Amino acid sequence: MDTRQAIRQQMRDARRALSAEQQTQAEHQLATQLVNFCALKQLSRVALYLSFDGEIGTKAAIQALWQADVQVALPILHPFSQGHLLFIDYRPDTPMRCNRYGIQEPQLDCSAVIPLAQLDAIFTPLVAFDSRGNRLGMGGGFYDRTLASDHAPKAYGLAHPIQEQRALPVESWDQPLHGIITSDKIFEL
Ligand SMILES: Nc1nc2c(c(=O)[nH]1)N(C=O)[C@@H](CNc1ccc(C(=O)N[C@@H](CCC(=O)O)C(=O)O)cc1)CN2
Ligand SMILES: Nc1ncnc2c1ncn2[C@@H]1O[C@H](COP(=O)(O)OP(=O)(O)OP(=O)(O)O)[C@@H](O)[C@H]1O
Repeated sequence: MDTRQAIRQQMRDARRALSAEQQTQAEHQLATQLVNFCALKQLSRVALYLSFDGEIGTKAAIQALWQADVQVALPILHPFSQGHLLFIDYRPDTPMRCNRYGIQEPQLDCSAVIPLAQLDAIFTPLVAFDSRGNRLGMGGGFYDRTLASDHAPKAYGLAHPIQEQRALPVESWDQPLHGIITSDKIFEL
């Protein structure tokens, strides 16, 4: 198993091992962090994602951002451009479906697609991060392809503090983050 794969395995196991209580607390702390961050940076339209596999919970943050009048978009797996994401405007009544990985995503509605250039920031999931803004994801390259676009806004990773690694191995295609937001800290780069 290569180093990246080994780190993925270790970090996915560690975040899945957090208790329900720890997960709930982290989710609420993250919501406060994100609302404050969006207010400070004057972000009015941001991409988030629905968590799975022990990822820090985003539901409380989405509710809190809606309350604060921040528009939220969610990624869906692109219907024909393999390995790419599309971002869809997400509202309380948006019809959802389960994608190939078992993650909830909005049903494709072309009129609700938000072009990258219209997003003020993208908050990304991640498996591991380091203090330089390097990000290791699930291995699909979805966010690397998205963030490689000239139209991509700044990207901030969301994570549990335990997902920090001292120094991640970096590949040529990896897109560094502009910051990482955890339940107890904001790293800005
Ligand atoms: N919540 C969330 N949504 C997201 C991502 C994410 O990391 N988190 N993604 C970030 O890119 C995209 C989905 N990428 C994913 C890539 C691999 C696997 C996964 O479970 N891989 C299995 C193998 C499954 C298979 O091949 O069928 C595995 O590694 O065990 C899941 C999601 C888009 N949406
Ligand atoms: N901009 C790109 N164009 C084409 N292929 C890419 C690009 N970025 C990444 N890839 C490919 O995607 C594959 C997976 O990359 P990597 O392991 O870094 O994904 P990841 O960051 O862990 O996953 P994700 O972004 O989905 O969470 C690699 O084989 C890489 O070659």
